Amino acid sequence: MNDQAAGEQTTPSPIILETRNLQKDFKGFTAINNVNVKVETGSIHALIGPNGAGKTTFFNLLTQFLKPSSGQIIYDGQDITHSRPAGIAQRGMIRSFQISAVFPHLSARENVRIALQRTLGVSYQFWRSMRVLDQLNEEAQATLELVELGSFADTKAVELPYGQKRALEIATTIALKPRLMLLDEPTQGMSSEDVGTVTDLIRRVVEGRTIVMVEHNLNVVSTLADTITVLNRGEVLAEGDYDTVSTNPAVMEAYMGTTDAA
Ligand SMILES: Nc1ncnc2c1ncn2[C@@H]1O[C@H](COP(=O)(O)OP(=O)(O)OP(=O)(O)O)[C@@H](O)[C@H]1O
Repeated sequence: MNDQAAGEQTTPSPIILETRNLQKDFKGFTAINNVNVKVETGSIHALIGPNGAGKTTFFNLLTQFLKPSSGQIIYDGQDITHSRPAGIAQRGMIRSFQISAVFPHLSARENVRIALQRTLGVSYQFWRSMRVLDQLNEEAQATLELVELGSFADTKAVELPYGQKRALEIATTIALKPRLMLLDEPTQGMSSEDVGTVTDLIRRVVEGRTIVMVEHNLNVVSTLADTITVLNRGEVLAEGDYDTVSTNPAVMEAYMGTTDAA
């Protein structure tokens, strides 16, 4: 298959990411067992499951943080199982930064600008042109507005409230021009008000992108996800939209130890 750089495609494949018989063993313990998942282009696809189900392990396999014991990961029609993480990021598959990766003492605008610069990969000399810097500032401002941080552009990241730090994290991810965004528990540790804000902004930024997210909050999953894969003991227990999986007796059993309707 041809090497198609991000953005050069005219007809995107209906499946942007696929795992084939993916497996991860830790010293004889199988944390991910023969998992086959297909992520549709343009969808929000959530991974859920009870504690220890294998969500983090699966996510770390997708983002090349862990090497699979066997199986394949196909992104945009290409086998990326053994690709370098940097190469995959260049092709538009981007894991959201952890909060700690945002530069705390730089402003929201500067943080987004640094991410924008990374996608351009040109020399420092180039940045000394004021016109280019102005353009970057404009794009940084537009990105901040997309996540409702427009009025916080000059605020240092460290001074932003928790929910807005996560919004900044999403802004810096968007600045890297992802086709596929991987979000690891985007609402973790948030107040219910912040959960609502971040849920809204994820919905807003999905346009033109695909999102794969691990999320514990079932309310978030029910309002955002087009497709949900339920993992349990390293295997796919169920898959489908929220109504389908939430009424699946095996899912109820795994979550609540009961098959009574919730
Ligand atoms: N590095 C490792 N070495 C050995 N076992 C591991 C390792 N990482 C994960 N596991 C085991 O794999 C299983 C799946 O763990 P994982 O963290 O992926 O689950 P999870 O669904 O993300 O759980 P949680 O919701 O509690 O974060 C667990 O039984 C865990 O103990």
